[in-house]
Amino acid sequence: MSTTAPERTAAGQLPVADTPAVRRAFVRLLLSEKRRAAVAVSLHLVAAVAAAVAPLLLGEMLDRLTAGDAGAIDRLALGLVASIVLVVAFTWAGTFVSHRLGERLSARMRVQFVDRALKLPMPVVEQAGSGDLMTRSSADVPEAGVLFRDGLPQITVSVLKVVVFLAAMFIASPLLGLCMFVVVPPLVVGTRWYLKRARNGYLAEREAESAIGDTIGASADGARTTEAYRLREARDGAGDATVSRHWAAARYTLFLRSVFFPFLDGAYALPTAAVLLVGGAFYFDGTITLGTVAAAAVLTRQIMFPIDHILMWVEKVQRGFAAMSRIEGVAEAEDTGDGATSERPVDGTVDLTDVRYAYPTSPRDVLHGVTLSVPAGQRLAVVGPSGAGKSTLARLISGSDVPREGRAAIGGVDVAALPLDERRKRVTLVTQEHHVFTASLRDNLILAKADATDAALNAALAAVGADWAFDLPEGLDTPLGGKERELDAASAQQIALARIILADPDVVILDEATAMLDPRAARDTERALAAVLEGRTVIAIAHRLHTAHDADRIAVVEDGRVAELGNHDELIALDGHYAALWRAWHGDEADRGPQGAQRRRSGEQDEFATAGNAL
Ligand SMILES: Nc1ncnc2c1ncn2[C@@H]1O[C@H](COP(=O)(O)OP(=O)(O)OP(=O)(O)O)[C@@H](O)[C@H]1O
Repeated sequence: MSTTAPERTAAGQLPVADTPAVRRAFVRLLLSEKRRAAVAVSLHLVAAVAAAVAPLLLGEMLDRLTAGDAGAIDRLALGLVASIVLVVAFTWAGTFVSHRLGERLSARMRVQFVDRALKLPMPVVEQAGSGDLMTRSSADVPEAGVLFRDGLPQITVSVLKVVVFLAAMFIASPLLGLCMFVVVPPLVVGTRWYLKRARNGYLAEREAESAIGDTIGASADGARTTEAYRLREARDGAGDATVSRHWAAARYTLFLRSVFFPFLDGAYALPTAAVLLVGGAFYFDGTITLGTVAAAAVLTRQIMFPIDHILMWVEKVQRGFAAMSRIEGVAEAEDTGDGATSERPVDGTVDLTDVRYAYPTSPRDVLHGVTLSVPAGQRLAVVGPSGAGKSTLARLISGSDVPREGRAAIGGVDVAALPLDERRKRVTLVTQEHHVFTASLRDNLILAKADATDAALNAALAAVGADWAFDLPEGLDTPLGGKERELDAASAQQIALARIILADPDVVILDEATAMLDPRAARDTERALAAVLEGRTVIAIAHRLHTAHDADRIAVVEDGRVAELGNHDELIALDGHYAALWRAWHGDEADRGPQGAQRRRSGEQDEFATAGNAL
């Protein structure tokens, strides 16, 4: 069996917080509930004292009996019963309070995690892969939750019991109290051996789990591509490699446990043996009474349970802290707004100045010095062949990414320097990927504006032509998503567009946002949107010619540069790429004869994409 810890962090994953940072986070969380924590500790302390008194009373009874003093037995027996009642009552109350405390801390941690995950910059999530974030939320958050819900109360109780029982042993007999310490050297050695290896071992196990999630997710998402290019063996190989990594990591932690726990069982027998041996010798010597030896022996057994509990939790605490390192790691990648500018955009003017950009995964620039100014309220259509850099441009304008060189500004302020909330308020990027959450229509809409009234929600739906929404059986409260009411792509897109209206940004970037709609629906939605978007700056990445035709200006992007810029008529007069494209499209339409002409008259248009790719 391997005894080498697997690699701790995989490249490209979200950060993992170091031990001091995790400790600080843990203390911060605890301090947020300090009053409840104090009540829980006090209740458990009383229970532990009452539990330690019982063996002392038992020893006393034994000594009185051997001395023939039967008169005191009744009083001692009453005391014994009282201590047992106190133990039961205070343990119950302490457990109740500490579990409630644990639940509250666990809930607080979950809320904090979701909050931070939502503040992760998009490039960070993309680079890390969604599997990593998913594993952190679905495996690490519950793992750390166990630490707060069960670990913290049980460890606190156990530590209190060890301290109180040890004190009781010293009260009974300092000499026998010292016997307890024979357990310390083997425990220290064993625990140090384990702890030194466990953190990295469990971190590696978690990371391997994330990698499995990523690989399987990628294989499932790309199933068609896998079939089409006969990549099945390669994908199987990638899956096998991540499973093997996980297997090695899990085997390593199993090895650690299979050495540590049997070792502990052996160590526990030592103090009882020492107490009986030393106590027996001094009893025959006459220096220690039989009752004292009996009380010390009972306390030695009693003290082993909480020690065992603590050590049992060492493993889970390791797991919990490893999970917390990954949860806290998200905070390190979060967009905290530190260093954000206090300047605010004066209007919705978009300015790109000599912007160059390369994706982190490739050294090659995909934008080569783009300079473009879009006055507030103007509508710019961006057209160009696939891979020209249109979506990259959109990401830079939205502040999701920062130019490698040059500047992307809104209303005179660097957009990426704006605090996240402000940026989200000012600029909205709508892509063709729309998510409908399994929740009511209302919940799906108020994501964009938490305090929107029903009238505002209905107005937004009407503006994007989502008439189907008014026929829903429970109106805005109708549950969407899931199997019962799965929305088609067009309706999902309308919800996304209605969210823009509610969010009310200065700048809207439509990245092929109406691509999923059939041509007539797209045109209807875009017409409706045009009215709603009036007054805002709109950057529409277009693959349908009518979108470009209707815009105030058109930028033709080619190979990461703005090749042409002007309105429809100017670009036709320029007789460049756009004009060629327009002619190709017209010719295409004419070639279709009366049917094509009829379709154009009725407002239906052909996809831009095919012609666009020819640019
Ligand atoms: N996440 C990424 N990592 C690395 N390279 C990328 C990434 N996204 C895009 N690229 C590359 O950047 C270049 C510009 O891509 P971009 O998506 O901006 O083009 P586009 O004009 O929007 O294309 P399309 O119309 O097909 O969406 C392409 O060469 C593409 O391969």
